[in-house]
Amino acid sequence: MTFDEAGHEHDVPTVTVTVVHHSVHGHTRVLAEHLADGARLVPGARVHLVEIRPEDVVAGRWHDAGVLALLDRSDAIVLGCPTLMGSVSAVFKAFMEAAFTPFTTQAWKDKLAGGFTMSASQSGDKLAVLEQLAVFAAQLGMQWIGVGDMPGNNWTGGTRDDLNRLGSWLGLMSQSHADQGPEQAGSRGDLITAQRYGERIARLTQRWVNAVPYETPRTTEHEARALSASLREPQDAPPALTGA
Ligand SMILES: Cc1cc2nc3c(=O)[nH]c(=O)nc-3n(C[C@H](O)[C@H](O)[C@H](O)COP(=O)(O)O)c2cc1C
Repeated sequence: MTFDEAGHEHDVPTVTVTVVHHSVHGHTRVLAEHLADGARLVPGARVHLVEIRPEDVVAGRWHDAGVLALLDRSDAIVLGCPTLMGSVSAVFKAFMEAAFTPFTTQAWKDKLAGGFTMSASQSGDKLAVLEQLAVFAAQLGMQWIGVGDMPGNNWTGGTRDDLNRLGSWLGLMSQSHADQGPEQAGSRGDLITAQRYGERIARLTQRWVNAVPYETPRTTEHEARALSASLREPQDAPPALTGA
């Protein structure tokens, strides 16, 4: 239920967005939380944050019937894990292999999907992970949504706090310094990009599932640089997240 400016109640159709992720030391979890926060900005979005736990992997096989049931009834599934040895993490791969049942039944066909990864190096071969996640989604018959922000730190005035500072569109990339804990995960720009990506996925899910009108925002490179610069300035209020 939402309210218009006059205070009248309106029924808003709902969608279920589930962010499913694995994190060894907590950096990727921070990214997942920001993505979920962005999705929650969208009226009618029911957002779940699910962690794939190593203790649910036994003899190389992951199993959690409750998580699989939640994914079965989700309209969008966002997949994320750290980049380890240039690949998805072993625990997350065990989860992916447990999706063999929805593969054989096409139960997840035409759900929307997106993906994200965290690593220590600027590149670190993160693209390989996003490709693995996108291929996984394709095998499940899902429709993939990429990042909608222009590139950030690609010019002389850029900083690591810019939106989409690693210039990744297949999915969200973030980088954490190897000597810092999860409280320093990513950069300010990475976390805002995660929120905007989560919001974008939830809005496109509302459009896909319930035909809720959504005019995709478009920015020029010049406008994107100005937006990043404005987000850099110290401010008391959290930055505006609309216009994903
Ligand atoms: C076994 C191992 C392999 C790693 N492989 C990579 C890699 O291929 N590329 C990279 O940039 N960072 C690599 N890293 C660094 C992690 O991606 C980085 O610490 C990340 O923030 C971990 O996320 P988490 O805290 O969510 O587990 C590796 C770390 C470990 C422990």
